[in-house]
Amino acid sequence: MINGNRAVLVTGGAGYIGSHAALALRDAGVRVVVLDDLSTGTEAAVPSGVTLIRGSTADTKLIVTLVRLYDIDSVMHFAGSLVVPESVVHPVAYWRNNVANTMNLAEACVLAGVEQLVFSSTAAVYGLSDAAQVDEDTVPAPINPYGSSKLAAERLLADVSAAHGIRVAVLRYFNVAGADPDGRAGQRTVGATHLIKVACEVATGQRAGMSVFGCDYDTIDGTCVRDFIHVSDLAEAHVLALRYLRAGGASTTLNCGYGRGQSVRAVIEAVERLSGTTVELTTMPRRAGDPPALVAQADRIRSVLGWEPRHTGLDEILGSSLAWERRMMQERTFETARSIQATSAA
Ligand SMILES: NC(=O)c1ccc[n+]([C@@H]2O[C@H](COP(=O)([O-])OP(=O)(O)OC[C@H]3O[C@@H](n4cnc5c(N)ncnc54)[C@H](O)[C@@H]3O)[C@@H](O)[C@H]2O)c1
Ligand SMILES: O=c1ccn([C@@H]2O[C@H](COP(=O)(O)OP(=O)(O)O[C@H]3O[C@H](CO)[C@@H](O)[C@H](O)[C@H]3O)[C@@H](O)[C@H]2O)c(=O)[nH]1
Repeated sequence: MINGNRAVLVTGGAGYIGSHAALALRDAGVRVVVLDDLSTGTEAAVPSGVTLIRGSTADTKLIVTLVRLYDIDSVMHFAGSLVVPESVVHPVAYWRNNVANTMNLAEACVLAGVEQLVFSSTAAVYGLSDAAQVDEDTVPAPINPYGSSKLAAERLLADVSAAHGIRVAVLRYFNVAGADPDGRAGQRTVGATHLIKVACEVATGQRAGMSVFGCDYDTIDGTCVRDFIHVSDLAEAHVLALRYLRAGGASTTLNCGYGRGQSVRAVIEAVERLSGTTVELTTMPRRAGDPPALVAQADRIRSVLGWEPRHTGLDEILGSSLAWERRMMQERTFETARSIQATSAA
């Protein structure tokens, strides 16, 4: 890639989306350094050949050192806290990790002369919207602390960009799901709360059943509607965003979605069909902080970055998630057998 192969710092690269982005960057020939505190991520998720530094985005001094040591010109900032209902219960923790720690990271970027930054934002900044699709000019109005904290971080980065010239691509992801089609990466989150991860864990027998939060929304079947995007398409968007910024592209904000809504019920039914199982469901009241529907108007990312997603089918997203869950189960069985063997040999 351009820029004399200077490196990219990927915060949160031991997590779900960051590890797929690290893989895509590595595959594109980019040197990658991951900074992760392993609070929700795992070392096993970091692709081979990628350096992992265990540390926090709160640590300005460490980040300045890394930027100089590894000749880093760009940062992709995935590290954060991201569970909507958890944010409703623990708003301070969310503001600390998503805003205060982003402030420390931004300070380090200024001090060390980082030239560009790609920020993981979210559709949750939009909140409630009557529009069938929300575009980037929709006035943000988050309805949960997760969304508020991400919006605050976006504004902080815009101010830093204006004052210090660091160009920033804010990527507002809609609901990310799926796994690397070649099985090299997937979502490892323990106790995950994401709809597709949970449904696939039930379908593969790792959970007994699941809840549907709210069946009385004003939507097609009464359940919430989301725009699910394949993680590998999203990872590719990051490679393109880096290329765009390194070529001198101006700061920008881009929705990352397909512009297609799927209801919670439709997703669960598709998981049942693909897995040939019945997913045991309990109907629960609405979950705190949930907007009824969030679907992207996603033309801008295609025109600005030339992004052409390749894994848009819901069945492909779910198929890759199911394959990943089966793979993880096999891996655990293998690990257990190995530790039993080792114990009996000792
Ligand atoms: N998963 C989604 O559907 C979704 C949608 C929109 C936006 N996002 C955003 O994408 C980003 C990545 O999400 P994910 O789904 O991969 O979550 P994840 O929990 O799998 O990954 C987050 C990673 O960041 C690390 N981390 C957290 N705080 C840190 C800190 N202070 N310093 C260093 N490392 C830290 C964690 O250990 C983990 O590896 C988040 O910023 C999230 O808000 C996710
Ligand atoms: O066991 C479950 C899990 C989820 N849901 C519902 O499924 C929908 C999607 O929920 P979830 O998968 O938890 O995603 P969101 O709350 O929409 O948030 C995700 O998507 C946002 C972007 O839209 C990201 O910013 C967040 O980080 C990410 O967690 C919501 O209506 C939930 O109530 C259920 O009914 N049962």
